[in-house]
Amino acid sequence: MFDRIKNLFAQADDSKGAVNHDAAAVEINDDLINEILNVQILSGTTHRIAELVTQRERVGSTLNLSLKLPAGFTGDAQALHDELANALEPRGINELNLHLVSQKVSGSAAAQKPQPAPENKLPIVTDASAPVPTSTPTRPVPPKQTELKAHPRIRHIIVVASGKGGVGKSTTAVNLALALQKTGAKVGMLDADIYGPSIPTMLGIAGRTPLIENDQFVPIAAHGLAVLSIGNLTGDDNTPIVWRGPKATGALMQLFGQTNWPELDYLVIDMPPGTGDIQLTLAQRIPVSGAVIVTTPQHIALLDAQKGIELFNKVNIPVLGVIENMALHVCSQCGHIDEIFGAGGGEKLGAQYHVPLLGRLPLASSIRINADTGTPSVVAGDAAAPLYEQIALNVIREVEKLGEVHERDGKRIF
Ligand SMILES: Nc1ncnc2c1ncn2[C@@H]1O[C@H](COP(=O)(O)OP(=O)(O)OP(=O)(O)O)[C@@H](O)[C@H]1O
Repeated sequence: MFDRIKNLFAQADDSKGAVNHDAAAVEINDDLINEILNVQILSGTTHRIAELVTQRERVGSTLNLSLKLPAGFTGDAQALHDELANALEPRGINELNLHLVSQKVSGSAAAQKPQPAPENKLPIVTDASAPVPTSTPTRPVPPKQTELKAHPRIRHIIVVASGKGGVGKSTTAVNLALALQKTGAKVGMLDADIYGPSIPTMLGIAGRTPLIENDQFVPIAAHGLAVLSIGNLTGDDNTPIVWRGPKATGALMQLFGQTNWPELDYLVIDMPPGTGDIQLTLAQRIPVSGAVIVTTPQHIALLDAQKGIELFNKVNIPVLGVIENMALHVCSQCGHIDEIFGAGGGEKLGAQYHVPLLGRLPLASSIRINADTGTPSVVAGDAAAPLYEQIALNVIREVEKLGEVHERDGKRIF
C-alpha cells in the first residue's frame, strides 16, 4: 500500500519546489474535455461517457455534468466521479459536479427497491421518468456532518484551519495538540497541510517513515502524540506539493482512513491553508467535532478569517473559536508588550459570528525557535506554554458544550 500511496504522491507532485497555493493556471480547452469524455468508458459497460451526457456546463474550472446511466448500472458512483475528475484535472478542471440519473429497469428488476447510496458516496437518482434537470445541475448532495459515522476510536476530531497561509496555523495546531495532551487526554495529530507539511520538523520526526501493518499506516510517536504527516510519506520534509482538487482530497482521505489510529480523545488535523474546494471536501467527509480558526490581526482586517468561519458554517461544522496569533509584540530587550496591530480584532470577529476568542498569542521568537527545533513551546515550557494550555482548556470547554447540545438535540455525539 505504501508504494501505491507513494505513487499517488509522486504523480501528484509534478512540480516540487514551487510554492503555489492555488491551482497552476492551465488554459482550459473544451475540445480537450470532449476528447476525455469520448475516450473514458463507463466502467463495467461499453458506453463512452460522452454518449451519456445529457447536460454539460463549464463555469471557469468547474464542470457540471449530468449523465444518464444505462439501465441496471450497478457501478460505484463515487469511483466514477473520482475517475472522471482525475482524468479531467490535467485539463484544468478543478471541480467536477456530477449529477447521475439511472434508467428504469423493466420487469422484475424494476420491482426491486433502488439501493440507497452507501454512506459518503454519491447518490444516483434512480428514476428515468423524472426529467433530467434542465437548470444548472446541482452538486451531488454530500452527507451532512451529523450523518457521517463517528470514527470508532476517536472521540473528537478538531480541525485547525486558516484563511491564508503563514499565519502560524501549524505552530498553533501542534502546541494545541500538546496542550490537550497535558490535560491527560490521549491525542493524535494528522498533518493534512499538503502545501507545507511542517509538523514532522516541529515534532522532531522529520525523515521518519511510518510502519505499515495490515495495510494500515502506524502513526509515529512524537512527544506522546500519535502523528502522521504527508511530510513523512513524501520523504522530503517541508517540500510543498502542488496538488489540486480530487487528487488532494483523495490522498488526504486515504491518510485519514488508512491509518490505524489508537484510541484517542482528540485528533487534531492541521488543514491546508485556505478556504477552497479541498478544505470544503475534507470538512464534508471527515466527522469533525469542531473547527479552530487561526488568524493574525492583519488577516482579521483582510477578512480571511471570516471566510474560514463562513466555510465551516456552510457545512454545519461548529466553529469552536478563533485564535489570534502574533497578536502582541513582546520586546526581547525590556519585555514590554505592545499591541502593534491594535487590539480587539479577535473579539470583534467573535462577536460578529458568535464564536469565542480562544486566545491571543504573542509574536515571540521563542515560539518560532522551539517549533523549528522540534520542541514546541508546550514541551519546552517557554513563556508561551501557559497561553497554549489555557487555549486547550477553552477548546475542551467548547467541545463539551457542543456535546451537551448534540445530546439534547439527539444528534451524533461524537
Ligand atoms: N506566535 C508566533 N511567534 C513567532 N513566530 C511564529 C509564531 N507563530 C508561528 N510562528 C512562525 O511563523 C512561521 C510560519 O508558521 P507556521 O508554519 O505555523 O504557519 P502556517 O500558517 O501553518 O503556514 P502554512 O499554512 O503556509 O503552512 C514559522 O516559522 C513559525 O515558527
